[in-house]
Amino acid sequence: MQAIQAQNLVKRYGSVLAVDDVSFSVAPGEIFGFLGPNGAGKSTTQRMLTGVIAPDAGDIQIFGYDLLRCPNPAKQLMGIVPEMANVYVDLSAWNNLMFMGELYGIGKKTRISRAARLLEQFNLLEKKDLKAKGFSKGMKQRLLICMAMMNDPQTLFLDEPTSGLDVQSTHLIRNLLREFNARGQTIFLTTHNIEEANQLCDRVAIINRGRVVAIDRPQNLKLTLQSLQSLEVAFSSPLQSMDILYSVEAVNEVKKTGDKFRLYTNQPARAILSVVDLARRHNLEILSINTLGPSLEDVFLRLTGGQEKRGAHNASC
Ligand SMILES: Nc1ncnc2c1ncn2[C@@H]1O[C@H](COP(=O)(O)OP(=O)(O)OP(=O)(O)O)[C@@H](O)[C@H]1O
Repeated sequence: MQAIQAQNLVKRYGSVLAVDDVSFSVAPGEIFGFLGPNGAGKSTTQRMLTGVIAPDAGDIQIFGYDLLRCPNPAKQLMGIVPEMANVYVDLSAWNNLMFMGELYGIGKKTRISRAARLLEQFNLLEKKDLKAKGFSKGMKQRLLICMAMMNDPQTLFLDEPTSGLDVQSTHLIRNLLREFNARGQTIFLTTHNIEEANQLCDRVAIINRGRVVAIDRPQNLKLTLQSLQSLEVAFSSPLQSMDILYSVEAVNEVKKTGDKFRLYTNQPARAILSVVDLARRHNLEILSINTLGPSLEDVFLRLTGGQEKRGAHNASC
């Protein structure tokens, strides 16, 4: 049985086809990422999966329960952190959690012990009696996740969980999601942050303009793009012109990345020899040279049609 099974989901807003025939499944215990650019349909999909809005067509099963026809048992298995949610700012962190616990019908003893454990894990225990009004964005987001965890859900849905947060909160949230997952919890998260998907997810669906364009493990997605292997080269002094790099053999694209250059090639060994030769001819000292596989960002840009936007240069070799 799958934790989440989405079949042929469709959602329109007037003339906008926000989600266009989306199907995928998430196995129990997986961290599944839904990755896409702004407006791709990520939040709309999450809102359908969590029963907030109904799809125009399609089916959703959560651990075998039909969400559309029989929502309650499916919803009881979920913890939800929506994109635009807020905590109750006039309540303390503790009372936010007590309130959620009561909504879920959790007994007092369990409510208290669970709230104390969650606040400690999310580094909020010391602030438990302060009103959430004074909390930073990162603290509010951590409290929101605690609230979503109060019913000890089998599947946690998070919409852009670390978007716009400080480094510490981001780090803490990602680590705790890994910990929850290690204890068997399934996690569905939408993100436009490629590095987040790469670091956290067992599998990723890439969504673009309402359609899923790829689903696989991040590593497999990278392997599909062997033509995006590259060399990263740093020279000890700045180049007078990047143009000389276009003469490197077997290179089909050159990009400047900070103080380094990235030369895309499907023949890295040949390109390395050619770079060394070029450095000798132009009296340049190579500080470092590394071969890199395609990044998830490369795959994402290729699949979502974003590659042209990078200002890529075609070498004439
Ligand atoms: N309530 C709504 N009414 C009308 N159009 C909507 C509504 N919600 C979303 N849309 C449109 O549906 C499309 C998908 O939006 P959605 O919010 O699902 O994308 P997203 O991938 O989550 O983007 P973001 O990361 O910017 O939140 C967009 O074109 C958006 O403008």
